[in-house]
Amino acid sequence: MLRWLTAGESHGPSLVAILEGLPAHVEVTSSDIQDSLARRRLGYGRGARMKFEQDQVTLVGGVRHGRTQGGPVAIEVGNTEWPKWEKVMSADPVDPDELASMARNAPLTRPRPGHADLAGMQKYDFDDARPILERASARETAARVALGRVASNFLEQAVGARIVSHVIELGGVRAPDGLWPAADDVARLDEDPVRCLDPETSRLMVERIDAAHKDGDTLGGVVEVVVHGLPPGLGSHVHWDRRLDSRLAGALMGIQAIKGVEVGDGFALAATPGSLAHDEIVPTDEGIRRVSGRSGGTEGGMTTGEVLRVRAAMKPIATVPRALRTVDVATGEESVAHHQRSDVCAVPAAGIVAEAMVALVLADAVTEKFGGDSVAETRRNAESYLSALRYR
Ligand SMILES: Cc1cc2nc3c(=O)[nH]c(=O)nc-3n(C[C@H](O)[C@H](O)[C@H](O)COP(=O)(O)O)c2cc1C
Ligand SMILES: C=C(O[C@@H]1CC(C(=O)O)=C[C@@H](OP(=O)(O)O)[C@H]1O)C(=O)O
Repeated sequence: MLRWLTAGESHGPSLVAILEGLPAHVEVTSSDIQDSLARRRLGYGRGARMKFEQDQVTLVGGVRHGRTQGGPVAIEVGNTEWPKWEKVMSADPVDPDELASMARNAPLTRPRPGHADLAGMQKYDFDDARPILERASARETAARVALGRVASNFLEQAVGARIVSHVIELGGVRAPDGLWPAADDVARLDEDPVRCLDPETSRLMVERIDAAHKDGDTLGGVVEVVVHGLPPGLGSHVHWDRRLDSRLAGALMGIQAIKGVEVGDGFALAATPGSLAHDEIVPTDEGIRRVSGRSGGTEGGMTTGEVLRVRAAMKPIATVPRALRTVDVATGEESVAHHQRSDVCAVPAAGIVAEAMVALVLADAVTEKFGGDSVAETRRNAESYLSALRYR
């Protein structure tokens, strides 16, 4: 069983993340993790913060000479902007007069619709949104992406599975149906400003972001995560919380601003007759195969051995420059939501976060199915299972 946790605030000194339950000998380095974090910063439409702030990775525990040791992997993602926030975000008490003189520390009393601000202030009894937004911020996804890189190295090394994501819809502009990236398309997708496979759609998406930026507005969209090379039989039909679909959906819905998840063709299948909605099974020279991939590579809560495909829909960024109406909770009067700066659109980055969440869920499912205290043992167990499969 894999367990993972993250801690840290958006403007704190660092984020920390722990992953427990991976076997020994997963090859991973700080520069692998740094590369994944750099991918999360890509994407047209992100705000100024992505340019001036940097992630500083330190592998604090669980890895020696580029290999996991079997113990918990601990990662710190340092924030180069910390010196500016040292007082405002200090863990220890700070002289109240000094704090009062700092504009950066002024209480945020005009909660943003669509963000965690108001419900969080009510629930945790704060008269300032700062303590809520610091943890609600998607800055935390850097920690998840760091863990996801360790998980995806494990998946590739243990069972040969490879993960890629792409943007299929942004601000209402949709890529043509049926375009799925191959595992080797990662570099090409990372070079595209919105991580879209189709160049013409990408151009229209960029135009849409420019228009929203000009209008003081923000955008959402849909990302798809595609996994190649999974064995059949990860997850299980026997109980709701063992179904892989349920685990993937929970993990994806746990990303900030994700409001919907589809497995395979998802909602479109609801409008399709059964004769056209399922993936027929045929004998081929390469064994038993599906003729199509509508199910997204799961049936009965288990992988089928075909390409896995899951989608996540992201709502538009909540910090809308053309500020939305709210109440100033300090006065009870009508007001407009606070806004300093924000991303216009973070859908391409959400795709990288979604890859990480899918990697963590699949790494958990692989350790559950094949066990192993070393990667070699997991791999042997997986090969033995595959070679003994009753129907192939
Ligand atoms: C990669 C990423 C970047 C984000 N950037 C911003 C941002 O700049 N401004 C903002 O208000 N929300 C941003 N969000 C969304 C908020 O974190 C999210 O709207 C907030 O947590 C409330 O969403 P929820 O209702 O799903 O929790 C971002 C989300 C992600 C995944
Ligand atoms: C810092 C990151 O994303 C942040 C996520 C975020 C939010 O509200 O979720 C709001 C923005 O921060 P700020 O309000 O300070 O400008 C983003 O920049 C990051 O992804 O590393």
